[in-house]
Amino acid sequence: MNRLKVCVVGAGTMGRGIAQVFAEANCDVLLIDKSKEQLTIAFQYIRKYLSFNYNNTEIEQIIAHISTSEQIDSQIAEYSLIVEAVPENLELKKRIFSEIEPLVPEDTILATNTSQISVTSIASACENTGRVLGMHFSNPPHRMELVEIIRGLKTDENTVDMVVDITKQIGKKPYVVNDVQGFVVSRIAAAVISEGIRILEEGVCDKETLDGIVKTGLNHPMGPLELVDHIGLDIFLMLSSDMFEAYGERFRVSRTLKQYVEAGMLGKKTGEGFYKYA
Ligand SMILES: NC(=O)c1ccc[n+]([C@@H]2O[C@H](COP(=O)([O-])OP(=O)(O)OC[C@H]3O[C@@H](n4cnc5c(N)ncnc54)[C@H](O)[C@@H]3O)[C@@H](O)[C@H]2O)c1
Repeated sequence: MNRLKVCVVGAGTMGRGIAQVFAEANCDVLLIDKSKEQLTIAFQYIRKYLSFNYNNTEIEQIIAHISTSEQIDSQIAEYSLIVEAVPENLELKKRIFSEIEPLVPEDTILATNTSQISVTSIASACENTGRVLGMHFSNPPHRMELVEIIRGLKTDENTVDMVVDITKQIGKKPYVVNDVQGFVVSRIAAAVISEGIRILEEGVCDKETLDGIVKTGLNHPMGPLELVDHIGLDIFLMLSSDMFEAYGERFRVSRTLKQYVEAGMLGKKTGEGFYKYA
């Protein structure tokens, strides 16, 4: 079988991890980012994460599978799977898909790594909507096994089957879901985190107790407040505002979350969220 050729658009937190996962699975990867600096940073991260599991020679062999570009152009025609991982913005994603589609053959699969935007809306930028679907890797992609496969309203079943197979081939676990706001994983995470913040607001217990209960009692690797610090409170505020719009009252954004974001307490990345980080 020919080696799979995958193009990843966006080399940020997710794109660089997705590129690493495909390169480790022996695929040829083209990593595109409009920012040269982001591409440089991407390789620093990829080398660091690979160094946990491989020796220097193996690292160089894996890295050799990844080429880069600062623009979307005709060379992407060689790649049979495109995974978009640019920021979470519908108009930007639609623009990227409408740029890509005319450059690739009819059977190229177009996937988005969106966390919660409607795959059907993103696909509407394309002529052939049957080849568009969601391929939602979890963060960090090199460690997390889940890939949520999102079937848009017009996604062909054949496209879904092919991406399920590819996901298994790269050692991940695919789960197929239909296209609703937040799919499954973001929706569940939003519910757990929001309820955790409310429990804290109500003074039921302190933050360490809350996180400890969830980790011990529900077997989650992180408590809700540790998790939101990891995601970034600003990102979570955006996500939960969209959930509120889609599902109403049960996703109303808490006062505490708004206040913390207003205060610039965004979690690990600013050194303080619900916890302090040195
Ligand atoms: N960060 C997470 O925990 C996480 C988890 C799952 C899914 N996602 C989703 O993955 C996607 C990417 O998120 P991220 O956290 O990696 O974002 P990010 O901001 O870290 O990276 C986005 C990258 O896209 C690049 N980019 C922007 N416009 C571009 C263009 N026109 N052409 C090429 N590159 C361009 C940026 O330079 C940046 O490097 C989003 O849809 C997000 O919702 C994020």
